[in-house]
Amino acid sequence: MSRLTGVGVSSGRAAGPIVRVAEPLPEPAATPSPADQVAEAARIRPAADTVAEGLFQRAARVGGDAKAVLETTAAMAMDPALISQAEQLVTTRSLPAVRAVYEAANGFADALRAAGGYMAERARDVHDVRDRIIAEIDGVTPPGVPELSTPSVLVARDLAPADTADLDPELVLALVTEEGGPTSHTAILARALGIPAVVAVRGVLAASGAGATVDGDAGDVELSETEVAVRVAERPEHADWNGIGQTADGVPVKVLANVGSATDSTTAVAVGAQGVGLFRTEFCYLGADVEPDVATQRSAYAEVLTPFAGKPVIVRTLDAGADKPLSFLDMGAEPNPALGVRGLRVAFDRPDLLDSQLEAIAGAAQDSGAEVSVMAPMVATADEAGWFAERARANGIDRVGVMIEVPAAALSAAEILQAVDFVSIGTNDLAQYVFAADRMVGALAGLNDPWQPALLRLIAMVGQAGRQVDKSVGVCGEAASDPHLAGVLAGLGVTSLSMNASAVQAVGAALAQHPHATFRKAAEAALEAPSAAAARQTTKTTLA
Ligand SMILES: C=C(OP(=O)(O)O)C(=O)O
Ligand SMILES: [Mg+2]
Repeated sequence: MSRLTGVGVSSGRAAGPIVRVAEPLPEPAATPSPADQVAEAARIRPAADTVAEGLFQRAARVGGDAKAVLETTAAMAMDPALISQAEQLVTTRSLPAVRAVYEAANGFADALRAAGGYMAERARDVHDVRDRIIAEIDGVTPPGVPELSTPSVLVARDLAPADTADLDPELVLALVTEEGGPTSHTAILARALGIPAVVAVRGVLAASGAGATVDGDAGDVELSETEVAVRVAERPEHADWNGIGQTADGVPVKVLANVGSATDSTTAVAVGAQGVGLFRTEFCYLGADVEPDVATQRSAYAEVLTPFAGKPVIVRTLDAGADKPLSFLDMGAEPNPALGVRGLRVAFDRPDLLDSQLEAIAGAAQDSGAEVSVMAPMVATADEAGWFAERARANGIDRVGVMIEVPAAALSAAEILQAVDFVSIGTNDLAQYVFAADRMVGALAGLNDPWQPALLRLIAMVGQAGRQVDKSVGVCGEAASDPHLAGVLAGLGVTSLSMNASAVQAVGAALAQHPHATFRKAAEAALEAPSAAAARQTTKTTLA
């Protein structure tokens, strides 16, 4: 028996035999050059079509978010830009088809990674599509979750959205991954499906074991050399959510979605999100060699806003700079990109960039009929918040807020709320800066755990500042997507929660289960907990 520890990201305790998810394929060689380049290039499109077809077939068997995730991955496999770039690599550089797909997909993934934050996490999806197409060309088993016939604990390096989307909670007892963090797709979907999960378990791939006992609250994984009897986690019965974000005694807590594209918006509307708490506008600038003009931005934003006509949408202005470089904006190299000129700081040097974006957002608000507010990322002081609010209002946007994702901003929430109409806490970055722990480094996932009491204490300060002036305090980091933590956040004074669409129903239902006073009690206990695991555990007991 051996015991490993990681970060518990989805609650519950389960046990059973281990099934290991196949590792990614090895890097394909750049040789030998094909004898017939045209014939070699012609192998790519049918393979991509077959992969897409398989994903569409899986999508047809499921509903809701799983369907959307599988359809999005299928669309990525058929992306004409990806395919034609791979075909060109065969004809211009005489690469074997598998190598060409590998290089073309990596180029796309690198662009996403350079965009940083949320976009960087999507690079994983491109690698998934890449490996599926390569496996199809080579006629080998694609990496990913094998077909399960008996209840099992899945052990993987990490899981792609297409792997997790149609996991059957009856057959998957628990998930354990060597990599990934609390904001990874695995974590979000595991919570939505009610499957216990522990991520960032270093050494689990190398460790031997036939069975495992997984504790998704404590983050413990016990490996056993012999078979382990199947134990299914108790799943809380989620009443169907009625679409109104409120506690059992009617205290409103809006349940909103995070979106980055028109597809995200359509999915979010389908699951009943009451609006958008975070629209990441970075996508509009990705890979652009020149700044997109106001008309281009306006129509791109309007597409994302239109599904939410008549509903509240918070549009976040460009969160770029430093580790998210824009090719038309040379900010120079920085020794500490995460602490550099990023988010709103870019606009201090280039206010014209912000003004154009605000003008486009105001136009898109008119075109779409959505009730649009704007907010700025990476704000550190009340002066900065005031500067942004003035510019937004001058551009015709009346409701203005800022993100609280820098510890200084949390400590100055009362002053910041004098300057703006609302704040929204970005727990992904706030955790990174509070713990001085890069959010992209798997080894530090334990510090970036949103249940860390030190992070909760900062959120409580912001909640209290909001209550004092009766202004709204949202959370739009991934913390909001955890149904148990959602109740704690409400108890800390948070008035809206914004999350990945896959979590909307579970969070809405969880809020409706208890009166606000119970969430306050849970929040008080979590604030005093000595560790993230203890905060999770005490909340589970209070909200049982
Ligand atoms: C919501 C957040 O913004 P992003 O993940 O885009 O940095 C956050 O930091 O919590
Ligand atoms: Mg952020």
